[in-house]
Amino acid sequence: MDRTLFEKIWQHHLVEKLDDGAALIYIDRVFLHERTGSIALKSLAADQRPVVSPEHVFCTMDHIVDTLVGRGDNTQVPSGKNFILATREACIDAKIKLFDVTDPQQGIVHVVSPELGIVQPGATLVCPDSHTCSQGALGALAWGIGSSEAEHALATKTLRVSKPKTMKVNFNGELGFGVSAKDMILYLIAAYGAAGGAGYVIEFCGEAVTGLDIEARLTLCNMAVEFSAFTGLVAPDDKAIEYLKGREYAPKGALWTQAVTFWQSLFTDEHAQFDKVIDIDCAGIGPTITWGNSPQHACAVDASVPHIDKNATENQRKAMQRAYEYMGLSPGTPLKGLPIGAAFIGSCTNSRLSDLRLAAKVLTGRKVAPGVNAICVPGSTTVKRQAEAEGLDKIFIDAGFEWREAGCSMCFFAGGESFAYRQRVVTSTNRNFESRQGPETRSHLASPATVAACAIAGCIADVREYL
Ligand SMILES: CC(C)[C@H](C(=O)O)[C@@H](O)C(=O)O
Ligand code: SF4
Repeated sequence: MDRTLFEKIWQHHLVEKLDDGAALIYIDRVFLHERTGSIALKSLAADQRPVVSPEHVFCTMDHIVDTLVGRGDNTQVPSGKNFILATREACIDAKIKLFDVTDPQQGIVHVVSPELGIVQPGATLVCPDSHTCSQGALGALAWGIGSSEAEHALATKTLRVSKPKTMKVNFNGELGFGVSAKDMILYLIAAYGAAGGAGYVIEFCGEAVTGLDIEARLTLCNMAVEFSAFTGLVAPDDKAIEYLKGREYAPKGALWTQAVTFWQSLFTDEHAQFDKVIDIDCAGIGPTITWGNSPQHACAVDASVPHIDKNATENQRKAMQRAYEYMGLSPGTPLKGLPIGAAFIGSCTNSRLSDLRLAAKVLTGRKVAPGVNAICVPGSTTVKRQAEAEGLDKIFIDAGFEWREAGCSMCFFAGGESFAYRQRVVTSTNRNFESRQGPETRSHLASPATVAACAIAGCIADVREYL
């Protein structure tokens, strides 16, 4: 019988079917970070339960650790140092590979894992972090879990999972000028709502997806969780194989050849059925930006803040009203030209080398508008080093951007770093929730190239005018 890519990976990892539609699934890799991973490790140690296969567990410092140059163990979170110290100690005790603060491979978990070849096609990978779905870009089944599930996975290499339904999202046609993976995913979420993917594992397909490089696919899959999906994935193709070749944790020699043969079997068979199919015509996607405080509040950058739909329910009406109020905007206001106070390029969504290159293209020979606090935080120390080797840091700094150490940084106020009270920020991150980037900050999600254009303009701007 023809099977979807998801079904193939699922069956390959099925240990046992459980009676209520759930299954026990074999877990190949666990990734941890100092915010949630330390909790799981501490709790396991307290119960005197060992990590069963430490060579398949990895941990990084990304959420809480400061991103200011010369940071050491510094953090802006009161009591944050305890997380850093506890993580370090727990990783030593459990013999887990830790990408510590000063490690040349440190960085955001979802950036580090692909760039080191830790995530691989057909594998299962879990992490107590919701954006683990990013890693499906390489054809893995990767999803976010809670800390207690992480304990289970660490102690048993298995996890009880309710089987998701399958959805195929086809991005048909070619992407327009200045349009990126970030615009694609924002467009999808705006069109079908932030709950549109609930209960589904999504396979992203279509010529626009196969046309994306791996880093852009990571951006696309990163926001599957903002669509409420269980996770997202893209079938591994030659680009994925090429991307993984030679990476530190990728198989080598005969094992590589074997792995490639297996990876080449990972695609959805021609007649496999999905529970739901969505078709998107890429001709309709332009540079996209959010106006409200849900990722579904997104529209074309040259559009205006939308009015409440006539058929909206009472709850939808209230949510729209709250979004206008919170963002300090009225329906009908054009987004283009709206003054901003800050610009942020970073996060597991858009902080890889290709993102920085695109932004740098916009910034070259230009200056950030006066009064705009512009910050760039590379996703990993490896990305930072590579960017510096190409002179991208100079372009950012000359334009007036701050250039920082790798980490989650201003993506996540709970990690300690923040923008100013009620500041309007154009940001390459994935969440525009209330106070996500600081006290009552007003975040507008967009692609890194759009963020760069806005930083130069001092207001929301159309990146196509800057390319
Ligand atoms: C701290 C962590 C649990 C959280 C997540 O799961 O996503 C964070 O990474 C986020 O982006 O909000
Ligand atoms: S960069 Fe942001 S979204 Fe990604 S893991 Fe860190 S806090 Fe979460």
